[in-house]
Amino acid sequence: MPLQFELCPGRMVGGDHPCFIIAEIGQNHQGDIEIAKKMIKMAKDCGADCAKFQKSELEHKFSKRALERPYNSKHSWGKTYGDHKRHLEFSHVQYRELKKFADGIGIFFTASGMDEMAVEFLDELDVPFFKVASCDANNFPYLEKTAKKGRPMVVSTGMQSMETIRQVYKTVKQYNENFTLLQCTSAYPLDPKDVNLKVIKEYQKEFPDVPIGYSGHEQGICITVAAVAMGAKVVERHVTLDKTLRGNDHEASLEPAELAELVRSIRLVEMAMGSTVKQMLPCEKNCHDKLGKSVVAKVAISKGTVLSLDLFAVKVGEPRGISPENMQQLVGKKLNVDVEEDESILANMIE
Ligand SMILES: CC(=O)N[C@H](C=O)[C@@H](O)[C@H](O)[C@H](O)COP(=O)(O)O
Ligand SMILES: C=C(OP(=O)(O)O)C(=O)O
Repeated sequence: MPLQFELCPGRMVGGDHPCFIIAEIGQNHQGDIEIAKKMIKMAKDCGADCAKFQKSELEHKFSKRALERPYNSKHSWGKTYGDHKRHLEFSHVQYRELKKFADGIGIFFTASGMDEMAVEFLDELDVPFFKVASCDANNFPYLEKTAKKGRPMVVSTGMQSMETIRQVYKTVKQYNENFTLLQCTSAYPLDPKDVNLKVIKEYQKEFPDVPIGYSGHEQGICITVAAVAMGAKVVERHVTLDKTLRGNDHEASLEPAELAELVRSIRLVEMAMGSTVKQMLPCEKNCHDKLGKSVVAKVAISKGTVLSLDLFAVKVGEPRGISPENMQQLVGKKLNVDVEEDESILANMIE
């Protein structure tokens, strides 16, 4: 059973592979394709692995009445929620243009299919993987159809219970081995007290054959870096060119300098996670030569004395002598030379 799989052509995730970093452009492009392209380029320049959008077929995602409901928020782009969403939605032609642009500059491109028809379109568009947004995590007919398409999946789990996520796991797994589950809390911006990074550990225990990740809506980067230290193999963060722009997500998004810092920090932490083997490393030699402690004579000890612990002190000695962890083994042995007070005890002084 894979704990790692190929999420995008040539890019494995899980196991010891580098964390896959998704720059979620979402709807922070303000409905402007030129801004969208700028954002894809920004994601690439900052070192993200993937630029992601949200594709809806609005009449399939929303009921008529949901589209007609007034949307009076300061983030609104129209009087009704439908007008607002239509302003932010790119057409199929525009999606093709954006994918071509991303391919051209060498960054993976995908979108969340926000309804079944959107998934059909993304399949046609040949995205490397499907992102399932939290709002579809409990949409089992959608999950089944999407999983059956055979592309890898990244499934977010905001607004759900553990019981639902167990069902998500079972549903997807029967058709598709290649998926990850992302811990997520769907609030914008997310208060750190509601992040619950510990859920990552629970998912790792419950679903040991699936790489686990994190989709964050908090401000700043440190919580997402911590998620990686806890083993997140995929992370997703909203990105923006300017946090003060109109839109629900900008405040919880990362500006370019923060995204670049996130990528840099994740790569550093991954390197720092290192090895499980505890040993003295070559890079510690200088410190050890200078400050490593030795067994020294607490008092002058004459040749032939039967050694006992009360004759020894532990100090930085010159030259470096027997290591303190071996001090006990000296007990009962004899010296073959006279040793002065404070002199290092060397291996060749023991009979
Ligand atoms: C749950 C979900 O879909 N969340 C998405 C991803 O995180 C968000 O980007 C929403 O699309 C966005 O917050 C909606 O904002 P408004 O309602 O102003 O269009
Ligand atoms: C809502 C989305 O993601 P998440 O649930 O991870 O925030 C999305 O991908 O559109």
